[in-house]
Amino acid sequence: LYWKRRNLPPGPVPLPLIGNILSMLREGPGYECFRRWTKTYGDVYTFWLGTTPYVMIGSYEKMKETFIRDGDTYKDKYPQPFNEIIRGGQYGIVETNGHFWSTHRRFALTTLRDFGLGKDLMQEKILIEVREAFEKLDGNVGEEQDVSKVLNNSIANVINQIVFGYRFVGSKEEDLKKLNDLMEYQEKAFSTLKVYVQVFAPKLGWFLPGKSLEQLLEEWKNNFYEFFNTQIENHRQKIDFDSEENLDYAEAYLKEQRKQEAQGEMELFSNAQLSNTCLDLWSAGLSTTNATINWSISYIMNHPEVQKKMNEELDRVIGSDRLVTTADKNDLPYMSAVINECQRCVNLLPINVAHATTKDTVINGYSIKKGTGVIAQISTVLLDEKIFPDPYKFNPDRFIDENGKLKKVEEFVPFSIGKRQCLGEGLARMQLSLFISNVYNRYQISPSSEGPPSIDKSDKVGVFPRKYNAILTRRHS
Ligand code: HEM
Repeated sequence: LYWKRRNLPPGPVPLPLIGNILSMLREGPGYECFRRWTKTYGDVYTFWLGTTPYVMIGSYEKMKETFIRDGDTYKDKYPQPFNEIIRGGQYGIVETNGHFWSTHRRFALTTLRDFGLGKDLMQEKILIEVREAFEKLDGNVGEEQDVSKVLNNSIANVINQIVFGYRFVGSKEEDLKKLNDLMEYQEKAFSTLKVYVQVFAPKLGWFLPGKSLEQLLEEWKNNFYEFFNTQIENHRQKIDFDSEENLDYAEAYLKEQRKQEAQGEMELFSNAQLSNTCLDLWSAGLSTTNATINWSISYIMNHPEVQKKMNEELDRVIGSDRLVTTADKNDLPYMSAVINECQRCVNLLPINVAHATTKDTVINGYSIKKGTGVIAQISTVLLDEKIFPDPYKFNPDRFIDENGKLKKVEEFVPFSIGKRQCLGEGLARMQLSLFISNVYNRYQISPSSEGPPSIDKSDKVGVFPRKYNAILTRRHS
C-alpha cells in the first residue's frame, strides 16, 4: 500500500482490501469523514474505496481550478464493473464516455429544450401534476395523510410524460405501482452490508452471507428493462415518422435513429442505447427529485418559524389559492431561499459520482496518471462553514441579502459542476419550485400525531427518500 500511495496526494491510511470504507459506514450518511479529511489533509487528498484510490477535491476553489477551468481532463466517468452487468455493455449517458457520451448528452439536452424547458410547455406539464396532487390531498384535508406518496406519484408522472408521453392514470396506474415496487426493492435489497462491501471491495464481499450483487442486479434489471422495452415497442408501432413534432423523448429518439440509419450509422442510436437512456432519465430524475421534495417538507415541518415566513410572503405576493407559476419566482425571494437551503441541507450525495482523468495531469503538484478516479466532493462544499456558517443549521436567511433579495452563492452546487453537471438541472429546479411553492401556498402543513418527521440521516450510508404523514389544512377558503 505504501508503494501504491507514494505518488498520490496524502490522505487517511487505507486498510488492506477495504480501504477507508469503514469510516463511511461508521458515520452515516457519510458527510463527516470527508469534512474531517479536508480539514486534516487539505482540499486535495486520496480516499480509498476498497483497493481503488480516488483523488478527492474538497473545496469549491479547487473544483473550479480542475473540473471547470480544465474541464476536458475531468469529463470521463470512472468505470464501475457492475454497470456493464446492468446495462449489457457501455450504454446510457450517466456512465458512458467520449464521442458516444457527448452525442447522447447533447441529444438529450436539445430534446428537453425542444419540449419547452424554460418555456411554458414544460411548466404546463408540471402544473397538471400539481393540480392532480391537490385533488388527492384535498380529499384528506384535516386528517393524517401520506403526503410523500401523493407527491412521488406526481413526480413520476412528470418524468414519464417526458420520456414516454403518458401519465399513470386509469389502467396505467398498475404500471406505476410495479415501478415503485422496483424502486423500493432497489433501495431495500441493495442496502445490505454485503452489497456495500461488494461494490467497494469485491473480493471481500464475496465471503459475506446473503444475495450477491450480481444476483440482485439480474432480478432488478430484467423487470425494469421489460417496462422500458414494452414502451419502446408500443412507440415504434404507432409513431408518425413524417411528423416534425415529437410528443416525447422515445419518439424523438426513434426518429433520430431512422435518420442516422439512413446515413449508414447503425450503432450510435441503437435500441439498447434507447432503453438505457430511458433508465438514466427515469432513475436519475425520479428518486433525486422525490427525495429532495420530501426531505424539504420534513425540514420545514421541523422549523415552523420558516413556514410562517413563507406564508407571510405568499400572502403578500400571491394572496389567493391561484396557482403559483415561474412568473412569480422573482417576487418570492424567501421561497427561493427556502428551496436552496432545503437542497443544501438535503445534500443528496454524501459522496459524488467518480470521474476519471482523460490524460496525465497535475493536481496540487502531484502527478496524476490518465484514468485515475477523481471526485468533486460537493457534499463537503455544501457543508463548508467558511461559506455556510453553522452548516448543519437550517437557515434559509443565509440566501437573502441585506436588501431582502435572493443572494447568489456561487458555491451552492447541488447539481455538481463541470462538463458532467446534472443534465436535468433545469427540469429539477422547475419541479422543486412549482411543487414546493404551490403546496405551501395552498396548505398549512403540520406534523402528524407522531410529531415532525426525523431529519436525522445517521442511520444509513446515503440519503434516501423518507415516508411521513402530515396534516394539511387549506390556507384559503
Ligand atoms: C434535485 C434533483 C437532482 C439532483 C440533486 C441531481 C444531481 C446530480 C448530480 C450531483 C449529478 C452528477 C454530476 C457529476 O458527475 O459530477 C447528476 C448527473 C445527472 N443527472 Fe441529475 N440531479 C437531479 C435531477 C435530475 C433530473 C430531473 C434528471 C433527468 C431528467 C437528471 C439527470 C441526470 C443525468 C442524465 C446525469 C448524468 C449527466 C452526465 O453524466 O453527463 N437529474 N445529477
